Amino acid sequence: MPTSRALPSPLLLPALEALAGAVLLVDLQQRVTTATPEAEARLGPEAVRPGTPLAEVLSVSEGARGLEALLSQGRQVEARPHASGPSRVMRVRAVPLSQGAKRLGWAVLLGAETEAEGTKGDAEETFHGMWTRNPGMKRLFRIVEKVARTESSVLVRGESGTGKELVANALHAISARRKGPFRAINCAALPPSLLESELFGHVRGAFTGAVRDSPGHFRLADGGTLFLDEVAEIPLELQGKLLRVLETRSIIPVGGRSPVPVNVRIVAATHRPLRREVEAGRFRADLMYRLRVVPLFLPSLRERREDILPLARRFLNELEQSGPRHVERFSPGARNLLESHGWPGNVRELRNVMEYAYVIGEGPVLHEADLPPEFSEPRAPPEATGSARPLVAALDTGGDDHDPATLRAALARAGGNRTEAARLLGISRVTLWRRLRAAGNP
Ligand SMILES: Nc1ncnc2c1ncn2[C@@H]1O[C@H](COP(=O)(O)OP(=O)(O)OP(=O)(O)O)[C@@H](O)[C@H]1O
Repeated sequence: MPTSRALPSPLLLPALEALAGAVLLVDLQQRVTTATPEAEARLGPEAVRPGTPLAEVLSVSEGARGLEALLSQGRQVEARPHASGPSRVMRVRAVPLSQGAKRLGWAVLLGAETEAEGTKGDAEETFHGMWTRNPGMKRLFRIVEKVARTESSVLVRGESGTGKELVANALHAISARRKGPFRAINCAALPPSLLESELFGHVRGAFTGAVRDSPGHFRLADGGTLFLDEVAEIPLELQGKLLRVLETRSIIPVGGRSPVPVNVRIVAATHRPLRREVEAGRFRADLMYRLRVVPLFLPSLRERREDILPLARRFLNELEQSGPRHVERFSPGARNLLESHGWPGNVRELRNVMEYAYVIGEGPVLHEADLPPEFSEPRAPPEATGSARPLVAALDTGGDDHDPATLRAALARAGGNRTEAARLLGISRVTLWRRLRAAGNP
């Protein structure tokens, strides 16, 4: 005799799908218990595994209040599936499920996905190793393409870690000089006495330790491109020599007498506004005009927040190539922290943070607890100033911050290890060195 307590029929899920499409069944703890095949296909099998909190599957606008509106008030809300990134959005509504008077949970019905407002047309683009969705960055790529075909000198301005060296590389790779050498020198990383011979070379016996001739970067870059990073840090005296080299297209090695012709295209970069350096008497105006025929400005990561999560995902993908862990998605808390962070070290900092989180965390979800300690530190109130501000917040104002207390705090926390201090601050070792020097600690 047939019984009303028959085992669940294998037809139930297909029937649910036929009637309502993509559906998640959610229990009273707001955790997924079942998903129709269409919901699974759209959200990913990992995302709809039984027991996963609904808040980790869908990012509902207004967070907890949005979930409350969806489940308790029965309102239709807008949600972004974590699996498909922030650019997709869908209308979602929930039907309460009860047996008699007893509430069992909800059927969450997923509407069709559309492009989220503000992302239309913001297609992603990869340009010589630089990934972006930001319209300003894409405009910059188009300018780079045009300028690369000329011999004009280019000055790239941007905070540490925004990709200035990648831009210089792209300029070289597209230019007619691409078969020639590309050389990069960081003018902030060398003491002035060494910088001159690194740039222009020296002859044997020019100074103690000059046991043989050295060609210098200009000659090594002959026929190609020379990237002068942190050009604002070149001492005034050397600026005059550099200007002469650019004007005469020849160098005189340290200790040498006769000029040596060189054919080099210069791409310079700085994190400082050069004009301000000129006004302060620290940089020669004539050299600025010579270097800055085409100025390019790279926006900081916090000025292109739409790039944060996709770039983070890309860095995770790279780590997964050689690592044991597969990260399916970010928890809502981790997403919020990443999106609202100030990123003083820009894309380099993001790459380092992802590596840290990948190594520290476990399992398919990247949680907020996996992020480095500075992410769990309290944020400074807006009126806080000086040494009272926490490490990262103190640097959120941008690349020109030389607050010595912040630098000392980072060094103290890192036990004097400069590499670790730079990581804490989200800047490169060279940038830390430069800031320490500017703060009077060589
Ligand atoms: N748009 C981007 N897409 C992917 N990776 C990027 C992007 N921008 C920067 N990076 C990565 O970030 C790191 C820093 O880039 P890069 O060295 O070009 O920055 P920078 O501005 O020259 O830094 P610094 O001034 O400190 O020398 C590199 O690992 C680079 O590959």
